[in-house]
Amino acid sequence: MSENSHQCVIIGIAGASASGKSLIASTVYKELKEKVGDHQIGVITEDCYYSDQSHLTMDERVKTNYDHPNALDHNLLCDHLQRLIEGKAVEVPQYSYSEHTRLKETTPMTPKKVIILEGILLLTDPRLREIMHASVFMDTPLDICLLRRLQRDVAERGRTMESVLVQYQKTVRPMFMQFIEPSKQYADIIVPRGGKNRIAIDVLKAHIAKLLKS
Ligand SMILES: Nc1ncnc2c1ncn2[C@@H]1O[C@H](COP(=O)(O)OP(=O)(O)O)[C@@H](O)[C@H]1O
Ligand SMILES: O=c1ccn([C@@H]2O[C@H](COP(=O)(O)O)[C@@H](O)[C@H]2O)c(=O)[nH]1
Repeated sequence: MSENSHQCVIIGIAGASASGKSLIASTVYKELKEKVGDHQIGVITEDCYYSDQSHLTMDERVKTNYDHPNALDHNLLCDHLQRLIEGKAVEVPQYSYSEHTRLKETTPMTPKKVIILEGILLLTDPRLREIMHASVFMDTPLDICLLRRLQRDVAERGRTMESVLVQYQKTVRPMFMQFIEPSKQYADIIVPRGGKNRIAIDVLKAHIAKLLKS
């Protein structure tokens, strides 16, 4: 845990794709904002920081390995977090999973007391680990993640079942084994089963409340 400033508490949630990171982040967000006020808490998704690929053709974009750390612009993410810590507003990029690139639009974010950061590769980057006050790893079994990803990506991310399965074998699973699973060692809290783990949600809420008081 970094002691740099408790004016802005940053909680990182990592884990496999479809392990429940977004679900647990949005649940903690919704429940905490009632206590601290919605202008005091925000969620940042690492996926918003996938690199811009507008200079590539669609064929080239489809071939990108989105599960390798190089696919993400962590420099921009670190810069934005530092600005938020310093009390400055930032423009969070918007990313299209169907176009595989950034949109022109951005989402303004004002400084917050609590930022919940969620993404697959957060714990692989020492700069991000240093900036976080606490970190969580969603330890959902990989077969369950695959089933949930298949359903979600076809329903919500403009994907075919075949493309999800091909990508899973080619990059998603191998990169999980190479980068994401080994980063579990850096987490403070390991959450089994997924984004509906009530005890984990309550532990996170209590920990954030304690950090806010210190
Ligand atoms: N414990 C759970 N039980 C049932 N469905 C879940 C659970 N956790 C997550 N899901 C569902 O699985 C899918 C993937 O979860 P999501 O939070 O988007 O994963 P991630 O952000 O890790 O990629 C979503 O449709 C979500 O609603
Ligand atoms: O253009 C893209 C960008 C990302 N992905 C996949 O998204 C997941 C990470 O997001 P989760 O919300 O954690 O599932 C990652 O596994 C990438 O493979 C993509 O398919 N296309």
